[in-house]
Formats: sequence, structure tokens, C-alpha cells
Amino acid sequence: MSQPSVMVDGDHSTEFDSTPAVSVRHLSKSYGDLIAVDDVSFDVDSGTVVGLLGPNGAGKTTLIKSMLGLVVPTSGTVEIEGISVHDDPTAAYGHVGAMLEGARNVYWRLSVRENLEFFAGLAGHRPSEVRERHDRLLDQFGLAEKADVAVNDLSRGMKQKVALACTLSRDVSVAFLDEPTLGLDVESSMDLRRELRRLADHDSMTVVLSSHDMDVIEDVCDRVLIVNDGHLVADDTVRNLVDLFRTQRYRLTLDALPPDATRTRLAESYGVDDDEWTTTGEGVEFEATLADGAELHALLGVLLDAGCAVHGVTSLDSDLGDAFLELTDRASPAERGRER
Ligand SMILES: Nc1ncnc2c1ncn2[C@@H]1O[C@H](COP(=O)(O)OP(=O)(O)OP(=O)(O)O)[C@@H](O)[C@H]1O
Repeated sequence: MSQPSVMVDGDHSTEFDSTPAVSVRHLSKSYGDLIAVDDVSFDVDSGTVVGLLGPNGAGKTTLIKSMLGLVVPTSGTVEIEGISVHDDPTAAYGHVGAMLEGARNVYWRLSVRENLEFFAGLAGHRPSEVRERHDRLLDQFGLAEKADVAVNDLSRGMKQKVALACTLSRDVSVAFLDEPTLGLDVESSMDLRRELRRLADHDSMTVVLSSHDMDVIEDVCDRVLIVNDGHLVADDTVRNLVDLFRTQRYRLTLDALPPDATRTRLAESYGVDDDEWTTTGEGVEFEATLADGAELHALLGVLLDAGCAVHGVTSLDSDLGDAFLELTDRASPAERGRER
């Protein structure tokens, strides 16, 4: 299946007056013969949350590490808050906090506050300078009572929150988070999602996060970038992506099974094979994937001409998962519909 060519427009710079918080241009990274990131360009506006989504090995981590200078890109440029990371890495990365390995990054034998002070100290801040900021973070993350407890003695969700708090332990405006909710139970994951949204909405934090979890992306992100085989195959809002790939899939309920000739016609013209038909309490029903409303109209015409009583037509929604599968060349909703 070919991928849509209209989806990717990495150059959003003309749409906004202000300097983007993150600007990536023609970024590529090869490991020997393997091109892990291939000519990727996009901008991230201040105070927005952008999700990086892609199957295993798609290049998400390499992309994040290349933006952070943790691996040296083969080519391309990255600017943070308008500063080139190549020309002035200290100034550019001074704006950035990163959480790459979740709670594995923090020191489990140190207390929560000691961790915050350690990470702020790496950027040259004395504990007294950042005390107020850390008190605020501890409050916001519900960690105030645990400030003097060793991280080792905290729950998994709390450890993850400590890792996120450490990312923000000094004054940063951009956070890169690789799989921030990995391994969390639903409640802790929801908690962290709320916190990320709050950081963007109330603190104007810019967040770039990668995740395999569609729910996290749908919940938290303003925009989603889908990476496949090192390429950016989509760059759009979650809503637009879902809408773009919304299949016109319908469930139709009839009072009785139509005559053989009508079923043959439905199979040939609309992919409604014999095994699609199920018997329900009210009669029979089947699902069909149709190109548009006109095709639905035509299908209804076939049924009505055959004297069938149609009790109901239900539109079945698609979601970000369907858009993702379509863009990464997995079976599309339409194909799945036809295969059934
Ligand atoms: N240090 C490395 N040396 C060689 N190849 C690497 C290295 N790091 C990553 N790769 C390869 O680059 C490709 C992209 O890997 P990357 O880890 O960026 O993908 P990902 O999208 O983050 O995957 P996952 O979702 O599984 O974490 C993969 O084929 C991977 O095997």
C-alpha cells in the first residue's frame, strides 16, 4: 500500500510568528549502512505537547537522542528556542530537560530532594538557589511528604514522577521524554498525563515525548509525528489524523436475510461476503466499509430495491490506532474490513 504523500509538511515555520521552541531540519542519522533517521524536518511550538509515535525500531529514540546531541547526527540542524545546538550547545541545551530511561536515570539510594538537588547541581545551581523551585515541584507532583525518603522505597509510579521532576529540577522550557509512562499502572499513567498537560497549559512548557501507547498520545498531545523506517510519515493533530483515516464503516441491521441474488450483489460490489452476516435478536446485520456517503446511499438502494427492511445504520468510529496502522503500512481499517 502506498503511503499518503500529502501528510507530511515539516515546514510549519511560516504558520507562526514566534520562534518555535524546537526546530529540526533535514535531520539524518546512520549507523553504518543503516539509516535510522532519514531527512526528518519539523517544528514544535512553545507550550505544546508533541508525540512521537512509531513501531519498534522506527527511529524514535535515535531522533530524540540526535536532537539532544547524545548521538551525533549524520546531517541536519536542530535549534532549541532559536539557538543552534551546533553553534552554541551550552546555551541551547540550557533550556532542555530530558528523561530518557525513566526512573533508571535517578539515584535510588538518594532521597527525592537529594536527586532534585543533584540534577540541578549538574547545571551549576547551588541547593539554596533552587530550593523554592524544588518545593514547588514536590508539591505539584504530590511528593512533598516523600521529599526525604530514598527513591528506592517509593512505588514505581512515584519513582517515575521523581524522574520527571528531576528533568524539571532547573529552569527549563523544553522537555524531551522517551516513553514517560512505560511500565506504569493505569492510575499512575493517568496522573503523569495530567501533570504533562498541566506543565504545557499552565507553565508553557514544550514537551516532546515518545510513546507506544496510543491512549497517552491521544490524551496528552496537541500534535503527533509518526515515524516509520526513519521517515516522518505524518505530522498533524491527533484529530486530523483520525479524521483523515476515518473509514466509512457502517453496521446495517435488516429484518431478514436478503435473497441470494442481493447477497451476491453486495459481495461483489461492497465486499460483504456471506460470512459477514450475523443473526441478531431483531433480524440480521452486517458491516461494510464504504468509500463515502454516496456509496452508502447506493448500497441502501440495492437493499430497498430487493424489498429489504433496513432497521438501522450505525457509523463505526476509527481511532488513532487505525491511523497509525495505515501510516506504518500495517493492515488498514479498510483492508481489515474487506478481509473479514
Ligand atoms: N547504537 C546503535 N548502533 C547501531 N544501530 C542502532 C543503534 N541504535 C539504534 N540502532 C538501530 O536504529 C534503528 C532505530 O532504532 P531506535 O532505537 O531509534 O528506534 P525506536 O523507534 O526508538 O525503537 P523502539 O520503539 O523499539 O525503542 C533500529 O534499526 C536500531 O536497531
